[in-house]
Formats: sequence, structure tokens, C-alpha cells
Amino acid sequence: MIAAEGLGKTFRRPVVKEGAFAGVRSLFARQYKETAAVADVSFTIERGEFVGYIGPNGAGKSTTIKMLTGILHPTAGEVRVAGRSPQRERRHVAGRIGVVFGQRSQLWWDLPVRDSYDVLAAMYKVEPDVKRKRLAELTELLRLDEVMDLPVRKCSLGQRMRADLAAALLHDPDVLFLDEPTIGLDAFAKRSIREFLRSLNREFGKTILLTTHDMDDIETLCSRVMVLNGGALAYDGSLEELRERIGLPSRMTLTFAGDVDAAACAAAFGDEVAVERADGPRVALAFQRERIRPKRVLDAASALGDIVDIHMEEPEFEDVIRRIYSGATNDR
Ligand SMILES: Nc1ncnc2c1ncn2[C@@H]1O[C@H](COP(=O)(O)OP(=O)(O)OP(=O)(O)O)[C@@H](O)[C@H]1O
Repeated sequence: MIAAEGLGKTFRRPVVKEGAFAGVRSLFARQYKETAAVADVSFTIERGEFVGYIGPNGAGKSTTIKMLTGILHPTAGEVRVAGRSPQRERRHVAGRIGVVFGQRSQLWWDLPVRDSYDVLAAMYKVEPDVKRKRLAELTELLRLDEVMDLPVRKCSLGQRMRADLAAALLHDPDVLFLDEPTIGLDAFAKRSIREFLRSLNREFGKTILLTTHDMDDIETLCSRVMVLNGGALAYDGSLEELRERIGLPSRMTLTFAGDVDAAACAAAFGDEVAVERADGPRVALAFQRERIRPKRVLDAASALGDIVDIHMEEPEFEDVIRRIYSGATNDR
């Protein structure tokens, strides 16, 4: 549904020199500064996938989205959306995709939200009957009643984001590109946007590419995650595999009915389990899930006495991501 092949974008900006006549001199010997925002990125996203596209600030995520949606032209490689080039067949592709940029509304700032929908429906040639029906559905799903007659500039951020989502869906596209749709929202608004996005994917079969800095968005929504770092793809796969690949340990804290002998504790587990703490009835263990299953750790621990409480902690996703951004994957 979405394919990028060797995709690259290098921005070229003229360097402005200081000093007398610098402006005139630079007309004849202009120097440029080049920024490789995206370099050699390839991936394929199948119909119905929900993919997270993450990376640190300046990694090139928005630049990729702009190339996938036809706003920018690549300086290398090729993009296909629904089999077409967004650059060469922009009008056709525009009819198949919806785009939301969380940082900037695509609605007209001074118009009531309702009027923006009229303009968009006309631009996308949505029949009046179809538009009426679709808008009624979206109004209910996104609770738009309260904003329909408000100019966009008077909407709260959460209202504006919901209004923008409806605008992106008015022409019923198959593919959605969402660039930070939960940015700046409070926890409640984030949750309702996430629920809506999940139903778009699961019930309505939309293919979604989502960029975000909120790891909860990724954990609750995406079956696949692509990590961009310095313009290049650093990872493409499932969240579970990403956790394993980074190799951060899972932690298990056990409480026994009585005090545990520290020496017996050290002897009870093999090399795969590190005893981080053993004082009184509490024992804290760390291990890699892919090396030893929690059940086997528990079996070994039961030799130390009666277990009355078990607490498991998985590596924080934030920590996993920080590791990738710093280039610390243990590639196998
Ligand atoms: N129009 C432009 N001209 C020159 N450089 C640009 C332009 N747009 C983006 N860049 C540069 O390209 C790089 C990638 O920017 P981009 O906005 O794609 O990153 P991002 O991953 O979306 O970042 P963020 O998470 O902060 O939104 C940055 O170094 C940025 O300064």
C-alpha cells in the first residue's frame, strides 16, 4: 500500500556570508550547506497495517511524511502509495490519502469548522449526500457538535485535533499519515484520539503511518514500529523484538514467607539470572526473557521457600528507545 525505495532528501541552503559586499560576492560564488534529512530509506507497508514511525527530533520523520504525501520531492529514490507516485500523480494519490499534521491545522483559521468541511468536500469532489452522511458519522464519532460553528482559532487543541482528523477523513481515504496527532493533548484527549485511531484501523481497515514522541501511542496502537535515526532506518519490526534486541532485562521481585539465605539464593539460579538484591524475605532478580522464561525462574526460586508475592517489571519502552537512539542495539 505504501512503498519507499532508497528514499532520500537532501536540503540545500545558500550560506549567507558576513562582511561588506558579501551579498554581491555570494551572487557569483554562492556556497551551499547541505543537510541529508533522509538517506536511503526503504520499506513496504501492507494494507491494514498500523505502523509507528519514531525517532529523535530532526531524525527526518516529517520530511519522510512530506515525501510520501507528495508535498516534497525526493532527491533520491522513489515512493509509491496505492501503486502510484505521489509526486507524478498527485491528484490521484491525494484522493486516496488523508494527512494530519499535529503542529499545523489544515483547516482555515478564521472559518467556522463546518465551512472548512464544505471547502474540502468541494475540493475532493465528495457528493453532497455522501458528505452529509459521512459528516454525521464523523460528528458522532469525534464529538464535533461543540465545534462545528466555532472558528478554528477558538477551538481548544483537543477540539482542533478532532476537527482535523475529520477533515482528513471526509473523502474516505484508505491510507492515513498522522504526524504527531496527540502532541500537546491532555491524558483524556490522548486516550479518546487513540481509541478513535484504533477503530479506524481495526473496524474500517485504514492503513495508518503514525509519527509520535509519545511511546504510549506506539504501545497501544502499533503492531510494527520503524525507528529513524539521523535520516536512516535503525529498526523495522515488532515492538517485542525491539525490546529483545535491545536486551534490557526483565525484573522479578519475589517475597517469600520467611527470610531467604543470601548464599542459597546465589546458588539457586544459573548464569542467566542475576540476583540484584536478597535481604530478608525479598529477592530481586534480573534476566533476559529471550534467554530464560519467567516460569523457569520461578521454578528455580521455589526451592528457596514458599513464595507469597510476585512482581514482574518489563523494561520501560522509553529506555528501549533511548538505547536505539544512542545506537546501542545488540544486533544479532
Ligand atoms: N525546508 C527545509 N530546509 C532545510 N532543512 C530542513 C528543512 N526541513 C527540514 N530540514 C532539516 O531536515 C532534518 C530533518 O527534519 P524533520 O523535520 O524531518 O525531522 P523530524 O524527525 O520530523 O523532527 P521532529 O521530531 O523534531 O519533528 C533536520 O535537520 C531539519 O533541520
